[in-house]
Amino acid sequence: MTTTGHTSTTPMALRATTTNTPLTTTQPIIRARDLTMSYGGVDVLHGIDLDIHRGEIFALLGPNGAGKTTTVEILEGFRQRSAGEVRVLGADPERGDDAWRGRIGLVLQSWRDHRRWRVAELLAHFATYYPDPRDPAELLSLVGLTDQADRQVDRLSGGQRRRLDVALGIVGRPELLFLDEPTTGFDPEARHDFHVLVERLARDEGVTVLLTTHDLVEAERLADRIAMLVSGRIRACGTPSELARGAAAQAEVRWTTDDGTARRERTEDPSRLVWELHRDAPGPIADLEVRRPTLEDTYLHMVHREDDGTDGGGDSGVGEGLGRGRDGHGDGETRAA
Ligand SMILES: Nc1ncnc2c1ncn2[C@@H]1O[C@H](COP(=O)(O)OP(=O)(O)OP(=O)(O)O)[C@@H](O)[C@H]1O
Repeated sequence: MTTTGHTSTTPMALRATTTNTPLTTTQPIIRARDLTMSYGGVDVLHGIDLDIHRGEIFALLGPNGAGKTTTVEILEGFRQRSAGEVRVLGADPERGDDAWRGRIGLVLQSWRDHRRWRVAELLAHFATYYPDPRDPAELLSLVGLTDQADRQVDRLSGGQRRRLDVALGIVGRPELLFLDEPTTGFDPEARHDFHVLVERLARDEGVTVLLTTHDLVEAERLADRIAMLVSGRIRACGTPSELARGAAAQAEVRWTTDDGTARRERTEDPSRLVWELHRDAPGPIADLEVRRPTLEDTYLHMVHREDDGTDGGGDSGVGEGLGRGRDGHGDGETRAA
């Protein structure tokens, strides 16, 4: 995802006492209808519908140039949409005030203009912008940076910086957290710790998380629901298993015949094929393996259909009316376009 102009801004004073209209528990935290965006007359978002509910971890997945950054920047209030209706935490992001902004956490690219600050100082400084911040020392422990508390930001490793980005994003106890490719540069252990942290925020604190990522494994591991955005359209949306099941991709059965020939067959009914193989075979079947369609199959299918100029959304079998937020609120109708 591209680094955007707002990545190095210092947060505005967030002590404003005005608030936007409180949400009812059934209202989506994020709602978009027919969201469209064009840059200089070129359409890049073609009517996106989204409903994301409280406590849900929602991943926006898509190839380069699909429109993820554009969508997220509109939802964050950093970019003006061309048309459509958008509500985030009950407000139009284009008119979100400081109190509204204080309810949102952003984990963007690194905070490049704070290189000389020490980690703990920077966190403590950011904490002063919020009415009910987390304790900086606890937060450092939460993101695994206690040992780096006195280190200058520009002496941190890439992964440690990213952890600091996460800490800065959640210091104000946000209700809604935007994570922009958050684990880029993380080693596997740091990535695991980060996933645990995000799950904890969603499960224990009801934080709603919108994650953008290219990483299918991360999306599958973390997200309650995933929307696949391809060329400015949501091509499929659902839980990871719904998306994998809904792929036009079929299961693949592999085995080795008696004469040593490796065989593979794609089928929508692998159990029937396996049953037939057993029925017709004189003995055990060598190297029998059934590979179910994966999220990656669905993803590649959507992207390739788009490249082929066909309608990648047509047979996904997922999208409309699928999935609910973790707390079961709302109609869960994040829609495929
Ligand atoms: N400021 C801009 N002016 C003109 N075109 C833009 C601008 N920002 C993005 N675009 C175009 O809009 C489309 C969507 O871009 P966007 O950055 O939202 O995609 P993305 O899914 O975030 O991609 P990536 O994963 O590569 O970051 C692309 O074709 C991009 O070239």
